[in-house]
Amino acid sequence: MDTTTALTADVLVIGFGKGGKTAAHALTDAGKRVILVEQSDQMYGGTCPNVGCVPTKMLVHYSNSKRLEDEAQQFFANSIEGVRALTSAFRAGNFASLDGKDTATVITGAARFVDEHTVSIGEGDDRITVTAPTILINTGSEPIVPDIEGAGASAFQVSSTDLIHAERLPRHLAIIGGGYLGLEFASIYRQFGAQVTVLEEADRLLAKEDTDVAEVATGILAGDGIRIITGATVTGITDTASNAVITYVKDGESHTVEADAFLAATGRRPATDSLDLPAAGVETTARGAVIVDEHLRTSRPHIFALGDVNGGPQFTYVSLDDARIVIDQLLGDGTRATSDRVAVPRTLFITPPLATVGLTEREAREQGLNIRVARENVADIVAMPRAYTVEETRGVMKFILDADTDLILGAAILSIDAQEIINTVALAMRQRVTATTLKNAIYTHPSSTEALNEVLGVIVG
Ligand SMILES: Cc1cc2nc3c(=O)[nH]c(=O)nc-3n(C[C@H](O)[C@H](O)[C@H](O)COP(=O)(O)OP(=O)(O)OC[C@H]3O[C@@H](n4cnc5c(N)ncnc54)[C@H](O)[C@@H]3O)c2cc1C
Ligand SMILES: NC(=O)c1ccc[n+]([C@@H]2O[C@H](COP(=O)([O-])OP(=O)(O)OC[C@H]3O[C@@H](n4cnc5c(N)ncnc54)[C@H](O)[C@@H]3O)[C@@H](O)[C@H]2O)c1
Repeated sequence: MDTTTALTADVLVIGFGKGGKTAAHALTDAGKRVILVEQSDQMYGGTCPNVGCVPTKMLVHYSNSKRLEDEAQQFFANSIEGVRALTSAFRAGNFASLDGKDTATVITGAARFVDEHTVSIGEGDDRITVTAPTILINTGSEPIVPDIEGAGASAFQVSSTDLIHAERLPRHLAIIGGGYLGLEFASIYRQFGAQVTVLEEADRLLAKEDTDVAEVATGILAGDGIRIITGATVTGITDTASNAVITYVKDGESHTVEADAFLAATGRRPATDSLDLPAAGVETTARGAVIVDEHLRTSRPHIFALGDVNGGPQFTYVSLDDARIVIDQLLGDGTRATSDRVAVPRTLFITPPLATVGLTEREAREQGLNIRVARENVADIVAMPRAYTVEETRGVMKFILDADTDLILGAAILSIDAQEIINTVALAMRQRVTATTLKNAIYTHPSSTEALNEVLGVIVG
């Protein structure tokens, strides 16, 4: 006897990420019956509030509050407790706010496609199928596991999620990969008091940024005691009783680093393996990203893909903007598109943070643009006493300006509050506000934004 429970909905959402939940709320509010399927009861709300942005930024905050007299292990354990309390509150809130709606249901279990309108969740007597005319895929991304001999068998390998929930501060954390995730954990764990080594295969950190900006950021990280080894190819990992021995080659010579925890932070790839997309006829790239058009429709036009899973930039606010596009397709006039995006900023939450938007100086020169460069070290910005009032004067601000139009082409802000300042700069870029207007605007005092009053006039090239 078939005991499968067969459910139907107007819209099925697979994955409780930022894009999926935002669309689910809007669609239920518009009277649609929505079923959202999330594989884990520890992931209601998705990566960001559970194991991504929110807990890591809380760890940045805690680690920066550590005083010399605080005992490292106890301080770390208390911080992890604080993170757990916040993430579990956010998780519960995410579940209740959606599942509590009359026309929304959250099902916990991994979904896989049966055909282009139906997914299956669970096995045997617990099996549920959900059939819907419209389906949103929002399954996020998962870490790329580098093919390093011995890594998988090592007892000392940790994931970013392990580091967010760790019981014990490692003595020495080695991080393979110095990108967003690697550098944020390096900065956090160093501030908590662990020894930290970063092994990056590129010749320098932050290779996409201008050399002068990357050098200041690297100097700050190194000055905080993080050992940075660039141009390193990790060739193998073996365990002793108490450590992983990581072998790497640099400049043709073999070296080792010993650490009681190591994290592979070498990128994340779209999470599509478990979905059986061929059963629905949904096409993917070689990297497993769901192929979408600028309205986020897949090769099956009634199926959309939002967030990390579609291979776009891996940021929560991009997933949110994906939701706006899909909502516009399903409830609006259908004009909004990914091609509308201009000046999307990014922030790397090291201490102080590095926020960037638009072109670098190198990119602008490669494009043959007629540019002016404004640049000043944070410690020298007289108009920004806030840096001194909070005792964080490290960093640099750099702006790439169009010499013909006075528009801002790009910015790199390595400074206290950079994650806030960059949003004003990005808005100015989108709205075509000139550098002179931004320079002469009135800002509150003492704030970090008022640095714009000065730096935009410090033309260096
Ligand atoms: C440590 C870390 C720190 C980060 N920090 C930042 C930051 O500061 N700022 C920022 O903007 N971005 C940050 N990011 C990136 C950001 O978290 C992601 O870009 C964003 O969360 C992606 O959201 P999403 O909507 O694509 O899906 P996700 O939020 O990843 O949600 C996908 C959900 O789908 C579920 N799922 C997967 N497969 C199935 C299936 N078959 N059936 C049912 N459910 C399934 C997963 O369990 C998950 O809950 C960080 C990421 C990490 C890992
Ligand atoms: N603040 C934020 O917004 C934030 C924070 C964390 C993560 N994220 C998102 O998560 C994504 C994944 O982060 P990530 O840091 O894992 O990826 P990433 O692509 O940012 O960086 C990966 C780094 O690993 C290096 N690398 C790759 N293979 C290597 C190897 N075998 N040995 C040594 N180095 C190697 C690369 O050169 C690169 O510098 C990011 O792209 C970002 O979009 C965002």
